Amino acid sequence: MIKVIVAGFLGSMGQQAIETITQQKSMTIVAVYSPHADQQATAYGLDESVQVYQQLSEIDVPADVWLDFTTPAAVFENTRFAIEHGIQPVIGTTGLSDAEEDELLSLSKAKGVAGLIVPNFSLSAVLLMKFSEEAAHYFSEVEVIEMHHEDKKDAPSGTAFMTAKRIDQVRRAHEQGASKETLPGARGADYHGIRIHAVRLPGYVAHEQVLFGGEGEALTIRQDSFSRSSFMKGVVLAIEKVGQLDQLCVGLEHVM
Ligand SMILES: NC(=O)C1=CN([C@@H]2O[C@H](COP(=O)(O)OP(=O)(O)OC[C@H]3O[C@@H](n4cnc5c(N)ncnc54)[C@H](OP(=O)(O)O)[C@@H]3O)[C@@H](O)[C@H]2O)C=CC1
Ligand SMILES: O=C(O)C1=N[C@H](C(=O)O)C[C@H](O)C1
Repeated sequence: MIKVIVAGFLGSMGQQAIETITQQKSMTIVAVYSPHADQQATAYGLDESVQVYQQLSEIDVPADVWLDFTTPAAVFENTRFAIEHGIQPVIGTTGLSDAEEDELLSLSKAKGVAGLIVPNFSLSAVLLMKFSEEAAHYFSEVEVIEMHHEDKKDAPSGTAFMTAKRIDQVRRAHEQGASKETLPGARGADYHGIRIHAVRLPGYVAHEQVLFGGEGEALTIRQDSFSRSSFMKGVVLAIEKVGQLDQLCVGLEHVM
């Protein structure tokens, strides 16, 4: 039985993850963590055996996996805590910088604790990134547009950032659309020349389009998460398979 701690359990993803994990035979929730959790487990609909923590430093329950759906401000400290305590992190929270990811990778190697950082648990997003990387071998001119709900705390999305990184690793370096911006920011964020545009609107959940342009043609790759349930199969897979990894990896494809 895989023992799981859920950090950020009162949030939208945390709640969905609790419901999903509770239905699995292979895993059990041993503790939950949120700075604003001030009640007993049963008040949150959890089994009375589940430990509820309000402070990171107080968490001392033995566990195998740390599932994190918190905030960009908290994710680095949480992941470091998990690794230092020998708990394998499965990180859904976005907003880690490259430097922070590198530091966590070094720490995971030093401690011999593997884990998984997953910018997007949905199958459609994993495939969008794979197909975009493939297309970038042939199309070097590309822009990324991501669309999310208005409560999202980071921009661009972790998925859009990872998409751009994967495209950048294979595409021919290209100077692209060097326009004078009459309104600053009009051309979006710039990742090694790849423009990323972040849309925040009510009604949206999580969506991404990758637009490739060529001589007289275009290729658009798009994925849509219409519901947070789209992430749950990936969450279960990551918790079940993270134990088979030998280091901290980025991307669900490492366990697919
Ligand atoms: N990888 C993926 O596939 C997906 C990733 N995400 C990412 O997951 C993260 C959470 O998303 P979502 O659930 O929508 O966000 P929410 O804002 O709904 O939930 C975040 C929760 O984390 C809590 N929290 C804040 N600080 C801490 C802390 N230090 N330790 C533990 N918990 C904390 C918040 O509490 P309070 O509100 O009381 O401050 C809140 O309950 C985001 O980064 C989002 O981008 C989302 C969807 C899919
Ligand atoms: O905040 C969200 O909602 C999501 N965050 C992740 C991201 O930043 O890519 C995954 C998905 O897009 C939903």
